[in-house]
Amino acid sequence: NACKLMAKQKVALECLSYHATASAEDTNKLSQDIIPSADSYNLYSFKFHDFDLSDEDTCRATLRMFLQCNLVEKFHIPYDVLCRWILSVKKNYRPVKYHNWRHALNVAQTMFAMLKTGKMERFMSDLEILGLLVACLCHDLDHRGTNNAFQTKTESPLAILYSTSTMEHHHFDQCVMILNSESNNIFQALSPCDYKDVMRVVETAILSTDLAMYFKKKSKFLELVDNGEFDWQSPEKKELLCGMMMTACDVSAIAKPWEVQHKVAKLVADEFFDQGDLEKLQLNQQPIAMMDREKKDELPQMQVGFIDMICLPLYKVLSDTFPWIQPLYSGTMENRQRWQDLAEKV
Ligand SMILES: CCCOc1ccc(S(=O)(=O)N2CCN(C)CC2)cc1-c1nc(CC)cc(=O)[nH]1
Ligand SMILES: [Zn+2]
Repeated sequence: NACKLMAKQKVALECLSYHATASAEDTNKLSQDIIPSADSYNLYSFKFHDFDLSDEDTCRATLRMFLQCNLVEKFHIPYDVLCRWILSVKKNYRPVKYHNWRHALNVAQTMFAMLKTGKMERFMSDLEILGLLVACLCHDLDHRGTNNAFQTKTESPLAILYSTSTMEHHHFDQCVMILNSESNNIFQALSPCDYKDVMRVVETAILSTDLAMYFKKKSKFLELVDNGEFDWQSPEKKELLCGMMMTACDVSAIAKPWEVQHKVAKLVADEFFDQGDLEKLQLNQQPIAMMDREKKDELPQMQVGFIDMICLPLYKVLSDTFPWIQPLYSGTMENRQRWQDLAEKV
């Protein structure tokens, strides 16, 4: 009957989450580790990259960010639960070329740098800081290297579950699955009210990483800035600001030193081209230029378009209000020149 079916599904889900979470061995190892300083990982810098970090280093760097924000003390997060949760999050990223664990770490580090070096933490409550870091680390969980349009075109189960912001809803689902797994709930000590509030921050932050939603958000945000709004404390203004910060972190590879941006852009392109190949072979469809490896010569020009259409307007409006994140704007301008030079060469 329905009851038994529900019970079976619940058991199946628990079994699934058991296999998707960190092992006791890995958890114990990480919880015994010495955690190097934030400076030794260059965590305060907008020029941070993960190329020289081992997988163990990425977990220690993540722990260091939580410790630096005093989140373990403030929210009584048991240290072994935090270690297990970080390892479970890392385990639930697939080894795709770009939307993998390393991307999530880089996005979280940019959020950390915006809060600390960018001095934005003064506008955020401790709960929002906790929610934003967690959202960054979880925002692309279980990404398959294909975008929302591809889910719809292939009528994937995810697109049947969620017709809009398909992948972003799935990323949030995965985040909830991990938190609901045995001894992985870093929010376990929060009051019911704080739990509800932090989950709301995490959900809106993850859903706001759908670039299709960005354009809507940007015009609303510009309106507020033009009206000289500076009290970011009203709930809907705060949600809007958190959404803009999430996009700023999500695309922040565009602002990194040229050597880093160039390497990361290749990872992005390779993942896009893999989807284009799937669309040609599996769907017998012509992919959009961005995903067509036959049009890789157009890549520099596309990057200039990406910078002009999405990145610069975003970093401009944010750095007008929060001047200490200006390095994201100037880093992007420098890369614009590099991509422009390459576009003119072809
Ligand atoms: C590097 C390979 C080419 O990469 C791009 C090509 C075109 C555009 S686009 O702004 O014109 N636009 C975006 C919205 N789509 C729906 C339509 C196309 C963006 C990128 C790009 N995206 C990211 C975010 C994943 C990172 C990055 O570095 N570059
Ligand atoms: Zn992302």
